[in-house]
Amino acid sequence: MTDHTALFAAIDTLTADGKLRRLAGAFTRFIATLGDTPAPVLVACVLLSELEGRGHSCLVLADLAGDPSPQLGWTDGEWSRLRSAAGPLPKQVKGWRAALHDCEQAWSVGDLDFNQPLVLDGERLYLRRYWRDEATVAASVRSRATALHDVDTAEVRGWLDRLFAQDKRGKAADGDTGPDWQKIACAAALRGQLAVITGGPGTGKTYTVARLLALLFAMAGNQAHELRIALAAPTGKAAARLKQSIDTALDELAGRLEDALPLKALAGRMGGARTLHSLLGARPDTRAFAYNAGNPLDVDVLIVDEASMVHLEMMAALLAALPPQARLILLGDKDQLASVEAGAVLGDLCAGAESGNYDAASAEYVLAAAGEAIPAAFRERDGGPLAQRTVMLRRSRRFGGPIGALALAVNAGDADGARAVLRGDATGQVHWIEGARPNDVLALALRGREGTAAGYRDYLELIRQGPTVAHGGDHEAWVRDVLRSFERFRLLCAVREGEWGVAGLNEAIEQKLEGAGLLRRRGEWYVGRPVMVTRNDYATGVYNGDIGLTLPDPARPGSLRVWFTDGEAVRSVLATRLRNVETAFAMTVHKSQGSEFTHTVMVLPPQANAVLARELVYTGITRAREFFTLVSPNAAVLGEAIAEKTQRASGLREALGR
Ligand SMILES: Nc1ncnc2c1ncn2[C@@H]1O[C@H](COP(=O)(O)OP(=O)(O)OP(=O)(O)O)[C@@H](O)[C@H]1O
Repeated sequence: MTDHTALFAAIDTLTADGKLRRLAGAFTRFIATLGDTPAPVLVACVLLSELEGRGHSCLVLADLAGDPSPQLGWTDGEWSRLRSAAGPLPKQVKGWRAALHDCEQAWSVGDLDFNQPLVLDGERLYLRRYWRDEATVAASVRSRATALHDVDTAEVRGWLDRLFAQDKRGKAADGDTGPDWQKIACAAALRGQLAVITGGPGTGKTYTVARLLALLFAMAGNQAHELRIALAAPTGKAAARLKQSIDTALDELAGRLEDALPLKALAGRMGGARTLHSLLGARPDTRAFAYNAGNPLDVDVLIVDEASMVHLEMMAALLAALPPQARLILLGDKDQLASVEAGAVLGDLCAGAESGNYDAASAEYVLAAAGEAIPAAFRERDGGPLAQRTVMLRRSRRFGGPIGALALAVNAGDADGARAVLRGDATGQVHWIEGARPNDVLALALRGREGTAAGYRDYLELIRQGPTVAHGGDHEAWVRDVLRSFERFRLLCAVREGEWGVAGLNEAIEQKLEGAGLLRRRGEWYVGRPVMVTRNDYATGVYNGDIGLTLPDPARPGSLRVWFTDGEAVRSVLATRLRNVETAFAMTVHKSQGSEFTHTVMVLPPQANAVLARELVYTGITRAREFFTLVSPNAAVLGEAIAEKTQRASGLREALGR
């Protein structure tokens, strides 16, 4: 057996320095126990496991042959330490491929498969699980993207003209001369087994999908009442928002289409929106779901919102459980942060969405079915089947002002533009505290800023007042008011640790609010404590990312319950029954996905770091409905973050193009 003592010592030092997660070393040691393993393979293993923990699905051999330190956020010295402990490493991709190919612990795709833990697919190295998930997603997306329905274009055209009748007037009025991408999205979705509808906030993704539902009902004729439609999203909050927006849009349509389509009755049969975990039948203590390829979901149409948050493993499980004849409609913003877990599925699916890449047949179909001509600029390249099923909505109805301009500049990597908006907004919708001190954040948390919703003071005042005559003795009405008030203001952090991170700020804010007499802490639980659930808990029915507020239990004086919004309703759990929660005055941008707040404050740390990238800044900004405040102790960090675009290693784009 080769002696790897020096290599493991280097791995341990890097782990102790926080450069590698513990699992990376443990996994590499496990591989070494399986047989005589050359040092280059162990180096590949440790980096593969580390990168997987950072959201990458695989290790690209070219990165290994070049310099992997930027991707890892390591200094040259750290990479040199590992390299010199390993002995000579291949200098070229060919050499790495050969080393991995010859190793018994790696299966080279195409060779005889012995279920080895590592998979070498072309010039990418995978942990087997991720390779399998990626292959499942690629195969399912490819087959769904190529399966086309026969469509009576004249009939579709008639319906789409009715469904979008009001918009023509609005469009002409605001001088938008481009095609109606919403209408195009409906037509494209109707034709295929898969539709991917992407767009920034307020571009009308739910507005469009409500019309698509009406169109599906209309085209199903007298079988419309048999259509089984399921709505889902990665978090409970996002699911509740999806249901609410679709209901509102369908209500409005039902009024207009009364004579032609019994939309109210049809929509009424749809049921609520669910989390993906609950839709698939997640079970405690196992990764397996009740619904899978052997026991498929009982649906004809599945609509999934906030698809950017769906990680690779979940997408693979979802696609496996979806019957082949069912339609899948994915909605999401491709520019938002990808899932915390490995994969960037929506980003990969939407790789060509910006430029459209529609073929002649699609253009012809869209013209006939939607009456919309796709401009030549979006037809320059034939992007293959998936491109024909993907539509990007390009016009935001909600984000016209400075918040929209800021989001656009950040997304385009234009740091100067972003700074100009932040510094030059006279309306007060966006504001930048440059060179901030911790006290600035605390003042915002207490009072908000002038002209905006008032920090956390408002909801705490409502709690102090208790139910009033306005609530007519209805305790739940008061709880709803308090929860709504809490949703008006939120502090988002880019990092967890330190004075400018979630942990430090939560503690400081609690103290500040207590000092102002707005709350009284007595141990862990106190009236007014906002909490975020950090782990799914099937026993109490609360899920990772759910946010609740601690209030007195009206039935049991002296005890506390945590109240959560559940669609239009509220529900509560005894505080002491909640095991995995953390205080949520400040939360990470990651955890804020799928939520919006009237006034969003985003706090950047004093130094740039690996997680601080363009997608994070964009996601933070787009959580703001009316007001956005950026707080940064070091103004330069904004530009550094905007310059950094996250690239997650994955083979999905290539596999989808095959
Ligand atoms: N074509 C349209 N004509 C008129 N109003 C529209 C149109 N499209 C969208 N809207 C309105 O714009 C607002 C935003 O639309 P919607 O909520 O569907 O966007 P979204 O892309 O789902 O946003 P997000 O998911 O970020 O909340 C809604 O009030 C909706 O009614």
